[in-house]
Amino acid sequence: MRETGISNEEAMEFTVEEEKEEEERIQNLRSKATELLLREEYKDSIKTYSQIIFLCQESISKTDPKSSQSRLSNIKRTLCLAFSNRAEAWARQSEFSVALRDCEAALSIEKSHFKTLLCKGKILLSLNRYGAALDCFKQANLDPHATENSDMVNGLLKKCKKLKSLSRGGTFDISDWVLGGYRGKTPELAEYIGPVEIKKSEISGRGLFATRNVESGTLMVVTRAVAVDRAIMPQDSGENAHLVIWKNFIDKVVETAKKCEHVSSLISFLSTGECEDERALEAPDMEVFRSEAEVGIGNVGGRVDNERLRSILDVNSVLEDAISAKILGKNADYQGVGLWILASFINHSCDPNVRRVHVGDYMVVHAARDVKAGEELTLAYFDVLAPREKRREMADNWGFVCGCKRCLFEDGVCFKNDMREMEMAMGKGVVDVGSLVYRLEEGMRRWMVRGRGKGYLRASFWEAYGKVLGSEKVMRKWGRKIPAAEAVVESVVQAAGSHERIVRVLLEGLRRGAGGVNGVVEMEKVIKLGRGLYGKMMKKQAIGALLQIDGKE
Ligand SMILES: C[S@@+](CC[C@H](N)C(=O)[O-])C[C@H]1O[C@@H](n2cnc3c(N)ncnc32)[C@H](O)[C@@H]1O
Repeated sequence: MRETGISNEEAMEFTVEEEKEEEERIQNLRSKATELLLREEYKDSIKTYSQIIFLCQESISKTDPKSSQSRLSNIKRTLCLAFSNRAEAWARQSEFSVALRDCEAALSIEKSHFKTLLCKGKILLSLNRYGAALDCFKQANLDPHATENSDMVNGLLKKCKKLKSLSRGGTFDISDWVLGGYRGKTPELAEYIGPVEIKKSEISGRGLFATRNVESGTLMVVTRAVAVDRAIMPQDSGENAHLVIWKNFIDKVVETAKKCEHVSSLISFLSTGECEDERALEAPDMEVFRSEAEVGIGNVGGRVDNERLRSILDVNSVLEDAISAKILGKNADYQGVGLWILASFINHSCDPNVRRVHVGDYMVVHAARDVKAGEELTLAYFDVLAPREKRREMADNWGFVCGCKRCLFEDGVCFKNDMREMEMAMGKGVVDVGSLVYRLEEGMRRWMVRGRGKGYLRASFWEAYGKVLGSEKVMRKWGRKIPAAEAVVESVVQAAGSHERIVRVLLEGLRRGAGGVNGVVEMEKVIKLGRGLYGKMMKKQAIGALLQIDGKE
């Protein structure tokens, strides 16, 4: 009660009037805020809810809890609802960190507030925190309001359970979607961390490593983009069009990082590509990438300033390439650029052992061949079915000198000059590709190149091998002087992983050979290569459809 100098009774009367006025003010503000929220004018509705919150808190501090129990609980109910609605407005603008803080404030007043639990659950779901979201929806389901909203609550519970199980086991399957011609909604995926860990790499900085032996096609990581920008870009669209996509993409990343401390601190772990920087960067604990990691994990890596962020994006952004376009069912002019944090720890190698496929906003990384425990997982940042000099140029465009095993091998051989000559001949578009391939095969025999080394060199001259193995006439001319398609394909896949261009040549070879590709053994081989390309799928026909060996060519 205020020190007014008037009697208790008078002071009470005055307070009651004042209280009434305040109630009316709050009531008016509530109507205004609800209207703004319904009109989707989130910024103004947030402002109005903030006013209500301020007034309610002031009222609570002025109200005597002993004499005005019911008034106090009314104000608290209003306060809880204001926090809950403000959380909703923040969430609609993807301001998840502040939205969650408001949810907590509402739940500290009414611990099983139905609306707040739903709002909190949905936010957690957007942040891929499936388990925590499920807990919210389960708690909400116990509230009497759940009966009136049973369809919605049950739907959310079902979705959460499914995503939680997917994120634990990575057991999703896109076969039906592929077989259905990518029609309808993109399949629901969840973030998944398979048998991988981040460690210091011999290639550069940190890298992602396999923690157990896995076979070709095994799912290693499913990670959702921090941001992606996509557009249909006809071949002749100039540099400006690309710059627009790039700028939009950067803006999206900045926006997301600003809104979510967790994302911002994860980004700060990423490399700027500077050698000294990479050497100094620590390997983060895998726990920070688990989808159930606390959003307020703190500034594990710290915030990133804009200049550093641009360097980080230069080095870590990835183009959604042709395979993704195919998976997404888009046309060839489709272009997308995005940032996938966990995948950003995967170094490049010209002898890569993982591949990526993009489904919706998710990047799905799988083993492109059998991988041993402790082996570093590597992706091809650029076309690795290219000769050494060409690859050197492409790595240079990326801003690094490739330190992978294949490049080290090719740089270390004593017959470098012969290689260079052959490379130049291939670059000039030699007419007799058969003699080029024969020269290399003969050379490898003389230089005693064996095992993986053979695969490395054949991969470097794939352009010529592809033409030779793909031509019945050339193959007939050279006969046994040139190895059979299957042997070449096997060694190249061992060296440079599965690749559409390689599988196509094998398919051609098999079609020409006895029994075509319908033979069970041949088909198994092709499907195995297909798994390396697209990952395991429940239905073999889906791999067939992706490889276009289903007669629909
Ligand atoms: C997406 S990051 C890969 C992860 C990075 N090593 C790290 O510690 O964060 C790309 C950067 O890693 C380095 N890098 C990746 N592959 C490489 C390779 N084969 N040889 C040399 N440096 C490589 C380059 O600095 C490149 O700009």
